[in-house]
Amino acid sequence: MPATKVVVNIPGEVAYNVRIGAGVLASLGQSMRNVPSLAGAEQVLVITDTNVGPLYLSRAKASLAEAGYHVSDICVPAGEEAKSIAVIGEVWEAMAALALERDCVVVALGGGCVGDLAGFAAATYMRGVQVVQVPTTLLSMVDSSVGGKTGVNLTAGKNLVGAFKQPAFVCADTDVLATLPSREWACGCGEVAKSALIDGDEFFFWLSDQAQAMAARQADVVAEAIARCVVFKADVVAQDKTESRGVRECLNYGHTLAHAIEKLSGYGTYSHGHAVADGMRFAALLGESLVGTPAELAEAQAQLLDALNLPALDWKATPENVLETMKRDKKARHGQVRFMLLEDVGAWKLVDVDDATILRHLQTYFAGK
Ligand SMILES: NC(=O)c1ccc[n+]([C@@H]2O[C@H](COP(=O)([O-])OP(=O)(O)OC[C@H]3O[C@@H](n4cnc5c(N)ncnc54)[C@H](O)[C@@H]3O)[C@@H](O)[C@H]2O)c1
Ligand SMILES: O=C(O)C(=O)C[C@@H](O)[C@H](O)[C@H](O)COP(=O)(O)O
Ligand SMILES: [Zn+2]
Repeated sequence: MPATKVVVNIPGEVAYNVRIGAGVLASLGQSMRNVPSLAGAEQVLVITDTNVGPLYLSRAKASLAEAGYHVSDICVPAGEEAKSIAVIGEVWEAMAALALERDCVVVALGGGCVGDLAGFAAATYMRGVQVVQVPTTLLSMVDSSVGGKTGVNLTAGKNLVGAFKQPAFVCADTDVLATLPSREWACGCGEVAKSALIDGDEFFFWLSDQAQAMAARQADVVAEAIARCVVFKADVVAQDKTESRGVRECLNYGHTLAHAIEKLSGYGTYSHGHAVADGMRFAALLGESLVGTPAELAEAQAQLLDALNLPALDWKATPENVLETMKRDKKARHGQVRFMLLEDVGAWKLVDVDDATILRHLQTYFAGK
């Protein structure tokens, strides 16, 4: 299958390419040499993690060296542990110790955690250097490597410190997905399902038809799902790059509860995508009473998530604790929690929900588990 190119064209930003295909990592360095906004760069810092480094760092470095870059690397802990104040501090110090200059390029080689951390390092080191995203998980190919959200977690909540930093290039080599554990595959499928539900009938029906093939990692279906997600996300971000126009928040479907689950269960206990899937199940329940989410939609969503190996999580907490955590969500306004709800597939609505309604629905939701 030939590589696919999606152009992300965001008003006020330099347009960038997302290259998706089997084996594209081998030409990472040459691809970067062809990016006008990276002209003049000679120093490259690859940031990777303890799982991805042993698998793919040498491949990435060989390609970068072959293209003439001077390459160094930093390895951070795998998973959510990397998205911390402690680790970003270490990365900043390491960048300074390596004497990286303002025209250096950070290459984020890893999943969404490495991407968010490395993107934030690039957004802040010397007030901003270039970043190239090389996503290695399904989740990071379909979602986090595109659109420029970067950041780290605080004890109080997920992604509470960060910056918008668009990459100069995204290199998504589908070959590297071969080593992804099944938990992480399902995790990525959670964000694919989210994208399809927000995008509309065409994507949603296609994914529902292809759910078994997607779960089984059938190559042509996977490549198409990635491309569909990237095209969809690029379109949303182009309309609202800093989530200030009431459009980009649609990408947060399922995330209000998901971020609370991730925080309260301990970051990394459940994958982000699986927590999002649970958040979508809850949003459908809430949506049925608040915006008339059709029962058939809730059922079709549940079937899709089941088929993607994302069963309802065996997780409960005291509703009051969940509510308090959700109040720290970035979407909350004047202490009221805001949910993305679906009136139908592709028809979303942002709704401020009062505490009593949330508590009542959380009780119902947990009682059904
Ligand atoms: N910035 C955004 O727009 C955005 C979007 C969605 C999610 N996120 C964030 O992304 C994070 C989740 O990302 P993720 O699901 O990629 O998790 P992750 O980065 O923790 O990766 C999952 C696990 O898979 C390992 N791994 C990565 N690639 C591998 C490969 N090819 N083979 C074998 N193992 C591999 C990692 O080391 C890790 O242990 C969350 O923190 C979430 O908040 C950000
Ligand atoms: O890109 C976006 O916008 C998203 O909301 C994508 C989400 O899948 C992602 O989890 C994002 O990190 C959530 O961001 P947050 O700022 O709401 O924490
Ligand atoms: Zn997400």
